Amino acid sequence: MVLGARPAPGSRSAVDCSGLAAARVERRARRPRARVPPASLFLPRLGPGLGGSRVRPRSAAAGPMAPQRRGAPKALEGSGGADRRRPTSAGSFLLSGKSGRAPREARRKWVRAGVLGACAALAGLLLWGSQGADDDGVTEVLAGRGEILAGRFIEVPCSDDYDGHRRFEGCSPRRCGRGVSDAVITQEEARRMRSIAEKGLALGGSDGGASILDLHSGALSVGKHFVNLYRYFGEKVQNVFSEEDFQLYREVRRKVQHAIAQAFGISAAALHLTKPTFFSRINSTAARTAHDEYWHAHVDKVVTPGRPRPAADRRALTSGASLPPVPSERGHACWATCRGSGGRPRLASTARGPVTYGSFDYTSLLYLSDYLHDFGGGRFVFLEDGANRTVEPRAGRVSFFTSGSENLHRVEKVRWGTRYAITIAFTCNPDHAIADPAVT
Ligand SMILES: O=C(O)CCC(=O)C(=O)O
Ligand SMILES: [Fe+2]
Repeated sequence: MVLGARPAPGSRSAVDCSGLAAARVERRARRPRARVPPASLFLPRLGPGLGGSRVRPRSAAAGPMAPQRRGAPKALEGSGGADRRRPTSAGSFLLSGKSGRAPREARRKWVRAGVLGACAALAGLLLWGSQGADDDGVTEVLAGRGEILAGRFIEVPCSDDYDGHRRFEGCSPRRCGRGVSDAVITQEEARRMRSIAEKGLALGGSDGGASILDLHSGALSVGKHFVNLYRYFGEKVQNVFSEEDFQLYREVRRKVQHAIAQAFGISAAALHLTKPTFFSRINSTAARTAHDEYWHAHVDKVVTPGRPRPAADRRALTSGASLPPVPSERGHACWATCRGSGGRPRLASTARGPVTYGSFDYTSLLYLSDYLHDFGGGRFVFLEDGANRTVEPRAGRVSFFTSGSENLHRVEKVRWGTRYAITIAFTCNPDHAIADPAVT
């Protein structure tokens, strides 16, 4: 949240420290603006004027995260102005003598103390405001909840994260960016996907605010741990998920895969589903374990080979075979910034933040509930120097991006309600491909 305090007109003379606020506003104005990458066309078939549209800066009145201004404290009463109005004739001065000067001195001291106090309060307010600021102060909406996007794509320069990995020409990102579309998945498909998530997660659920269900590996949050639902519930699972559910899942994956391929100008056949691909359910319950901490800034892809690989941590989760049949701390899943014992990041990290899923080349999210209707908070935020760009979830909205550190991101804490989504990840490396889930 931004507290771009600006003194009320006229208050400058009353509280002479208003320069503090002015300096802050000026500092903000001087801050290097976010690099605005050139927009490029996305889904050109979907209609003129919509592909490649640029992010519209959020207006001050646009919503809860719009920069807010607060007026400076009211002018102090009884300050120098009142003093100056007092009679200053020699006669009265002589009459009052020393005894008249003393209270004036005292008043001056009080006024000085008052001004200092107001300055301190203002400085404190500014400091507090900057600490609570939404990352770097400026927030722009990349995809608003009220918009229905046929396709919006923003190109960003690729990071060098891909250089340390085997390249697959025609697939590994040469062109990086992020896209959002409300035209890939229908409302009905989103509703049915959500009902798959609901019934699966109803079998378990984290004690903290964040639960996952991975239909590939079978990982399901239960309490403070995870179980392999295929083993834990055995054949009963077949009564929970139907063949139609798995068909829908495959169809949704296929559509998202094609949308990504089209946006990045690559062949859909070169993309492979990878792990972890999972449903998430987030509510405002306080985190109980590191697995519930979904809100940290992170990069989805491992940057440097040779560093601790998150894939190793996740292998247990994503290969159902090594998951124990009962809840266990071993073989756990954790959110993108899973922490090891002692609170240290368990995963490889860069100067910009922890990094996570090594095999990801393209990350996508399909949202299954609506921001501000089903839940508050929980917006997806791309973090950039000087500006953040948010995606406000909408049921059926697909957001996708190249997984390197050009797309550092986080999810805001969910404040109320329940947020459903599915993370669907793609790799260019066939060795990291996983199959669609199926009824066995
Ligand atoms: O749910 C979201 O919006 C993003 C989740 C995410 O960043 C992740 O799974 O890596
Ligand atoms: Fe992520």
